[in-house]
Amino acid sequence: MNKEELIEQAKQARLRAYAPYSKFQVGAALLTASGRVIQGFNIENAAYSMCNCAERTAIFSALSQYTSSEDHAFVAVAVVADTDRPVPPCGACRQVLAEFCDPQMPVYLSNLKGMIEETSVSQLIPGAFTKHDLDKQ
Ligand SMILES: O=c1ccn([C@H]2C[C@H](O)[C@@H](CO)O2)c(=O)[nH]1
Ligand SMILES: [Zn+2]
Repeated sequence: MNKEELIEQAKQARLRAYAPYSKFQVGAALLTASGRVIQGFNIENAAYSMCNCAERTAIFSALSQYTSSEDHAFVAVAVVADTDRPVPPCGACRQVLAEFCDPQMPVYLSNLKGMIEETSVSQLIPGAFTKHDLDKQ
């Protein structure tokens, strides 16, 4: 599974977004160490604050559907939306990426124009608050 294939999977996932309020569809595709591709899309709610982004849907889906450590080890994620620039993940998703992914994990941001920005979790959220910050010593 290369970068372009993962982005294509995110594009396909985007078509299944549940976004009746914003009409802004986002797709994500998460590659696991076991070789699975877990798709995610944004899922909105009439109570707007309950909206869940594509990136978090993919991560939560992988964690909840699969059990092995390889299925929970993430290798890369692609995100696609119909934006002028490659779609940037929101702050909440950056924090969730920091919780479950290696800081060096590649993140492929893309749009329907075919633009691709290759970044990483640590670049998206430098100095993230993590579980290590909960240690008092
Ligand atoms: O990176 C992003 C940015 C936004 N959204 C969703 C949340 C909401 O449903 C809609 C508009 O913000 O897009 C995502 O899924 N991922
Ligand atoms: Zn988000």
